Amino acid sequence: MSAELFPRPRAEVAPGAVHVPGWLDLEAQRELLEACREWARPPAGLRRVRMPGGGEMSVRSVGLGWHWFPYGYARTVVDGDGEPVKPFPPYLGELGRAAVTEAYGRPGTDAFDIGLVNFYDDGARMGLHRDRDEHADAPVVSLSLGDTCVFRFGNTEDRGRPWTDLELRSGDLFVFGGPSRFAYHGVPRVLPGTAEPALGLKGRLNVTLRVSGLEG
Ligand SMILES: O=C(O)CCC(=O)C(=O)O
Ligand SMILES: [Fe+2]
Repeated sequence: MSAELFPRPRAEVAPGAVHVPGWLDLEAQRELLEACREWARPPAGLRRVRMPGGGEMSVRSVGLGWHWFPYGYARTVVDGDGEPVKPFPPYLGELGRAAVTEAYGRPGTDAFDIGLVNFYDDGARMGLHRDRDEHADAPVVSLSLGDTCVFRFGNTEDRGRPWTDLELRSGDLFVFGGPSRFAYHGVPRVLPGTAEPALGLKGRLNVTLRVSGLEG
């Protein structure tokens, strides 16, 4: 963990939306990064998502447990190689519950069953959107690795203000649930070359853990 001149305080940026800087130590970041590298491999590996309008997302993604595509979830990579999605590892469920406990100060009990890994290279970004393809209102747990990004957390009404811009750095935790579960959010930019060299990642990875509310 890089020594900060000023420690970054935790913050509740909106009701139920909590930023916990530096939650994962370097060892835990390395473990998650190693796992991401395995998950990124084919079959059902990292891919660029095509949007219904014909455009492509600039991030590359891989799902665990359920495969996300615009706009829904499936057990196979219906918009890619057609292979079964990789299983959701129990370790991520434990991590998600520990994250909820950390963020909200109450025992996390959510049965996480989706992992969505996004990889951002230097120019990648993610427009403001809501995570609303899940059929459950459990909190979303977000973990960041590698380069710092600007993360924009908005409101539940529309893509306009009010919003809060904050930096998500390697090891940071962000949880959004309760009244903020369906708030707009996005990543306007990544700050290239800001990753802790000791981690050994060029670019940024984000892992979100979610509850699908889906059967089968
Ligand atoms: O990369 C991030 O920090 C956010 C990712 C995100 O919003 C998503 O995967 O839905
Ligand atoms: Fe999202």
